[in-house]
Amino acid sequence: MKNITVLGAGAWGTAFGQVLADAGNTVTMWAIEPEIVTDIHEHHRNSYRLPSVEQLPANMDATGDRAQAVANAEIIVVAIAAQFARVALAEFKDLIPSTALVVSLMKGIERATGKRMDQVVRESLNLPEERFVAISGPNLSKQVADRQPAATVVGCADIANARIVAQACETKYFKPFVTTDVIGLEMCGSLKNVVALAVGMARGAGYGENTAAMIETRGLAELTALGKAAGADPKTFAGLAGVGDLVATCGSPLSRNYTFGANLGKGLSVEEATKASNGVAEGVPTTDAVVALGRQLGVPTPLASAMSDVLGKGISCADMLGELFGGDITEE
Ligand SMILES: NC(=O)C1=CN([C@@H]2O[C@H](COP(=O)(O)OP(=O)(O)OC[C@H]3O[C@@H](n4cnc5c(N)ncnc54)[C@H](OP(=O)(O)O)[C@@H]3O)[C@@H](O)[C@H]2O)C=CC1
Ligand SMILES: O=C(CO)COP(=O)(O)O
Repeated sequence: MKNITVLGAGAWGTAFGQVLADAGNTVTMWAIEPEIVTDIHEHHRNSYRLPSVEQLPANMDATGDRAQAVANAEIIVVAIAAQFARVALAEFKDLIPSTALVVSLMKGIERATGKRMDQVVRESLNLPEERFVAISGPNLSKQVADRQPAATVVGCADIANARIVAQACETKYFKPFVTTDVIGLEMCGSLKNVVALAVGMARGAGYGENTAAMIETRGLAELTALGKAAGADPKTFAGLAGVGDLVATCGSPLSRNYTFGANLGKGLSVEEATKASNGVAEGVPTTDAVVALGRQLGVPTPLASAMSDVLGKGISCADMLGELFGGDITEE
């Protein structure tokens, strides 16, 4: 049993904190919002970000003090909106214990730099490769918080450290697998959000299963090609973090990315969909980063490019799908 600190008490940070507490660890949540800290510390609730849970476990507490949050942590989990990870982690750089493993739950690419979260976290904390761990899989936070059976993938360049983190988050309802393919996990988690935006948009516009399946399958091909070019193991894309997370995210109104897309499909503007969003839709800032990464790696990204035109130029769902079709007949 370990001392584990979670930075960021959003929906997934809190739900994963509960998993860690259920696994028997002592869990400290750190949040930037004082009212969230008070809610967890005094009422064992996070009514702001995870209202469906009435009572968080007793071995889960919260603090707003950065030094106190991480002083005794053996594992530090980062669950902050991806675009803010670098600025938030800078404050922890000189505070984290030199032996602690640092785990990222984030699924996004930094728009300003085109960097994956493994790169952002390691740069921000000056962290060696073997102490960075990524977790990614089909893990809609509300369902995990309801303790419905789910599985995930824990990745680290040092498989022994992946196993340590996997052991720390294994419960009767939460099953972790391990891998060394950190890049694959990062690419799957980030890119499936862009696909979920497109599927949500098509569903919101009233299209059915054939259209959704087309976008998901072509999206999987796109994220596999880009991931391979970035150095990922192609097998990862067929696993829980790839196909698994695409199925969960593209099929559920619980997904913020799917819902954001659905609202666009129903005719809301990007601003209106942003206002209506219940938490961060990482696919929105990640879309342009994927297009840029595709250019840099020489990999075509028709789906991300079409979604970029939706978000930046306001093209319609029909035009977005038209861009996906392209003009030429090609091999699948
Ligand atoms: N929800 C889910 O089902 C899943 C989410 N993920 C990923 O996990 C990550 C977090 O998601 P989730 O918890 O659901 O998102 P939420 O939108 O619920 O929460 C985002 C978190 O980021 C914090 N944050 C934002 N800006 C800053 C900042 N400048 N400094 C410190 N903290 C900041 C927020 O703090 P505050 O509350 O104070 O604003 C909040 O804790 C995302 O990358 C997401 O893709 C992965 C798997 C499942
Ligand atoms: O990553 C997720 C499920 O695995 C959650 O997706 P959203 O961020 O779209 O809610």
